Amino acid sequence: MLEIKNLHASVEEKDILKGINLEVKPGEVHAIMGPNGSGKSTLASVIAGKEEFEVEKGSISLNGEDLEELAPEERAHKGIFLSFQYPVEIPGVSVTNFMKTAINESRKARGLDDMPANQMLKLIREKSEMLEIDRKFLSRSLNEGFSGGEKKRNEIFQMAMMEPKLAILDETDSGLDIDALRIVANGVNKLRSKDNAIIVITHYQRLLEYIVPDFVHVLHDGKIVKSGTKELALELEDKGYDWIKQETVV
Ligand SMILES: Nc1ncnc2c1ncn2[C@@H]1O[C@H](COP(=O)(O)OP(=O)(O)OP(=O)(O)O)[C@@H](O)[C@H]1O
Repeated sequence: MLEIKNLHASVEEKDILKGINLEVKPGEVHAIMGPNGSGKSTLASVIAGKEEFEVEKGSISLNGEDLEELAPEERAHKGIFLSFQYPVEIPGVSVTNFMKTAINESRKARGLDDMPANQMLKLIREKSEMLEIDRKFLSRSLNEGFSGGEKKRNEIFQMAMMEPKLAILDETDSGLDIDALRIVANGVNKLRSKDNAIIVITHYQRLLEYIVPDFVHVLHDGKIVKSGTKELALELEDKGYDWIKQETVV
């Protein structure tokens, strides 16, 4: 599904990504970990096509199609969803109305007509129940001010509505209390399917106890220096990143 080959990317003439190779297949969940500033969000942004990042070398393709010439909206239409990318603080728009827009946007991208209003409401109700989102939350206005955990729920909810092929969830666990972490992780698990792939960027192994990834990659100074399974995340939590640095130097 996603194939990244020897990707080098910069921002403001600063080299950030220095030769990333990554293959993500349908049905897989990949976790990306790494110290602050190692390039995790940059990698997410480059995949989504954010304009401030410059691809210097290498390629990114989705289902065999090179993404280089595609703008962020076009990549979104191809089924790439990046959390944080969408405005979530629109005045006077309720969560429900925002989700209706998300449903129809993604249908339009797939060449489908708008979904009838009653069907949309049914879908929103079903998915909100699945994701443990209550009715009161649905009627809240987007500019009302959401806590960090509530924003994360909105992101997962939006992902549920858009049914992306590739979802990239950045800082998935940042600012979440234990209950919110469980709810968000359960939501992600419910959205896993054999047809989509999910990349989770996280600092903590705890999240990966809930969302068990197929692969864990450690990014360090713009390179993937180690890949493994969830045991790698455990090892990292025990030993810290210096251990990886030492390993790769040897
Ligand atoms: N828009 C930008 N302008 C200038 N430098 C940037 C920009 N975005 C990222 N960088 C730089 O790129 C490097 C990697 O940042 P990035 O946000 O990708 O790291 P990260 O691994 O996601 O870090 P964190 O764990 O702190 O979120 C940092 O040195 C950062 O200062």
